[in-house]
Amino acid sequence: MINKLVENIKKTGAPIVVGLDPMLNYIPKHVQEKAFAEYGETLEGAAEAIWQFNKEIVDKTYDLIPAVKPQIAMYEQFGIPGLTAFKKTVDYCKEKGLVVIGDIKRGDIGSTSAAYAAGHLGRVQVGSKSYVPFDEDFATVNPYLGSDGVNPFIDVCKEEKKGLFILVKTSNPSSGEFQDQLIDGRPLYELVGEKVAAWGADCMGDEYSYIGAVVGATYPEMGKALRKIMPKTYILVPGYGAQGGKGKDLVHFFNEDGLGAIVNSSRGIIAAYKQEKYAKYGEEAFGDASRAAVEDMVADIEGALNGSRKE
Ligand SMILES: O=C(O)c1cc(=O)[nH]c(=O)n1[C@@H]1O[C@H](COP(=O)(O)O)[C@@H](O)[C@H]1O
Repeated sequence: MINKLVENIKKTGAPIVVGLDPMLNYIPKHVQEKAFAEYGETLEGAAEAIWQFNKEIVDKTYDLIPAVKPQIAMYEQFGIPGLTAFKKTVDYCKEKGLVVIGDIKRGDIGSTSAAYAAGHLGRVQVGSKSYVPFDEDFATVNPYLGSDGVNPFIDVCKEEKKGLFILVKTSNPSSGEFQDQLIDGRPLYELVGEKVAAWGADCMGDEYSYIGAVVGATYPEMGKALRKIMPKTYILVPGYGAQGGKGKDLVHFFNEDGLGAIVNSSRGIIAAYKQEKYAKYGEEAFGDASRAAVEDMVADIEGALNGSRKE
């Protein structure tokens, strides 16, 4: 799957991921009203609104982008209908040729991680039958329980040719509280970065490992250090846009080959129509606003990368 991700990035020239984090208050009124007319103001109605919203955004952007990242919490909060909308979204995006990163942030004791890995990236056995429950291409994993919480995910990735993005340095304001603690003079996130590189060395695709890392756009200096520690690791970089990250902050997350990083934006793309910059599209044409926001994000990152090459 890492080869397909790299291929999609080269084909589109867009090292970005559209984060499908559909909160109800981002979903335009007309989409909600239509869903509620059919299913009432119910969990099913919310799930239908989410699905229709996602579909429109995907239809308007899939030709420009390599991948999407549905964040499962936004679906799970609506219970079983929400999870059904998650699965419909995964399947639809794959039909459109997109790589799907399931943002599930799992990680537990070994036996529990094995169940998460089977459900999201692998298959489950029911009597004589085998099923592929969610079937994302990549999943995000929290490594802070240690190797036995991560290894079951790696095992499934090897069997199924899937991939992981393992949290190394997260984008949120409190991420330093634990992740930056010094151990023998070195921050914990660097030690985790080294471990991700070691796990990944055994899991190489053509150019990059299918064991990737997550490093927040909001910490560019740390991204620069981690890029050196993990040269063959693809870095998923959230925190662009709504959390304040800009193209110029991202330059050092990339390798000299212009690859090695993929930048996520969720609210900045899916709720673009709410920004003044894209207000001219209006609520009805929210998908067109998202498309314009994708084009602007790609241009911003490209501009920053080109600028840095000239320096
Ligand atoms: O794993 C992630 O994707 C992730 C890691 C991290 O450190 N920070 C972070 O924001 N994310 C996710 O990236 C998305 C960011 O959303 P926006 O801030 O709206 O672009 C959300 O789905 C977060 O859950």
